[in-house]
Amino acid sequence: MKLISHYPQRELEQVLSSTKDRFTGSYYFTARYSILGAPNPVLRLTAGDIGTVGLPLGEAAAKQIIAHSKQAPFGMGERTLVDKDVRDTWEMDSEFVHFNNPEWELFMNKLAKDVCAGLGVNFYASQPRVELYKLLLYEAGSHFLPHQDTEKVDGMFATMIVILPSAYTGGAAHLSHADLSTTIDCSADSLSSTSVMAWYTDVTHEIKPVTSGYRLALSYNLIHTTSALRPSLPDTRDPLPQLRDIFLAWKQSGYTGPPKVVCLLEHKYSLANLRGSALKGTDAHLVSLLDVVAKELDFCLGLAIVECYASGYGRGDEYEDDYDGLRRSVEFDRDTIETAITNLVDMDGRLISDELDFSVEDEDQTIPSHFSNKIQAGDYYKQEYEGYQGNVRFFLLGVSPY
Ligand SMILES: O=C(O)CCC(=O)C(=O)O
Ligand SMILES: [Fe+2]
Repeated sequence: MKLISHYPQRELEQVLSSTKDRFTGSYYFTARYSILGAPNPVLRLTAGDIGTVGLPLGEAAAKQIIAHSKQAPFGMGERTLVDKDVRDTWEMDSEFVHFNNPEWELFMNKLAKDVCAGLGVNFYASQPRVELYKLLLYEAGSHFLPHQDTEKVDGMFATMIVILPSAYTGGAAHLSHADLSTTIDCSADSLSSTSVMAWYTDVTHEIKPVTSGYRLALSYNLIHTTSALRPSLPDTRDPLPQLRDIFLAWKQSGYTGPPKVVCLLEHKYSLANLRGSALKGTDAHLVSLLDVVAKELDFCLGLAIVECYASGYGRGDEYEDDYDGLRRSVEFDRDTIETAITNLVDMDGRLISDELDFSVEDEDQTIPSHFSNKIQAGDYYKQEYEGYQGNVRFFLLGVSPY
């Protein structure tokens, strides 16, 4: 049992948000293109006297590439090692690798979009850069034992491998993540097709030995470039034991830290719907998990309303609204902002207390920590223009050991 902090709300926040993320992607992606479906990159290698490499790759060109490549190393902690038992592959640095067909870059960008869709990454939020890392060549016997890719560049979240047309057998990729595993074998029709594989950096993968021919691969890093959260695989562990640990540690510490944690729900509920059985979607899921742990460990779990009053002078034009008739676009010079938590009920909707002692500034007690910003940026549920007053209404879940 890990003994935690006096501040359970951050750990709770993590577990709740990873449970909430409805992950629509997979830990890997793969696709195959026929000779007509993918452009010829018009590969030109400036190592030695290689020059333009015709595709599909022939034996003579493969031997020439090997002659100007080095044994690929692998990362072990901070070190980079060469050990042919672990990795027996030829590699060439990206500075020697050029694509003389401009279509190739467009194709890579399109692939990055497809990869992101497959991995459940929001391409537009993340705007990944597709950066060539190495050219790899596998001959008979070449392989790479199970490993995870080191993040070579800040923001790197996935590896994308493009296998260029060349005949080979063997060389399948075995991937595993948590208790999931899969095999990607691109060797069939490899002479006339271009194949793509991608995975999140923390996916374990192995390249089985190539048994004949040459496997020519380009390895790309996908790098997150914006200030949005870096894409990552969700925590696939069962949240219940994690929640149990957090609450148990909170209890065993003698309830040091905050007397309660309040957490904003996703949906809005009316006062009449303020009970466990009326919750929707992820709210229902999270609360049902919390309810199990709260009952086991004697915590009080409640639902309440949080109201935020922003008052000041309203500005802006009036406009007709389909539902409420005349409205004004909302713009406040906010002079006063007050937040209150009212109508605390239990999961059956029975009133526990009319009002809860709460300060929105107390970040030890709130999930998310920027609770007040979130509330203030919320939709205006009701606007009262006569008094130049806006009323924002949200609902929350309170977790309290008392
Ligand atoms: O050749 C491949 O498909 C993958 C190579 C690899 O795992 C790596 O370069 O880290
Ligand atoms: Fe790798």
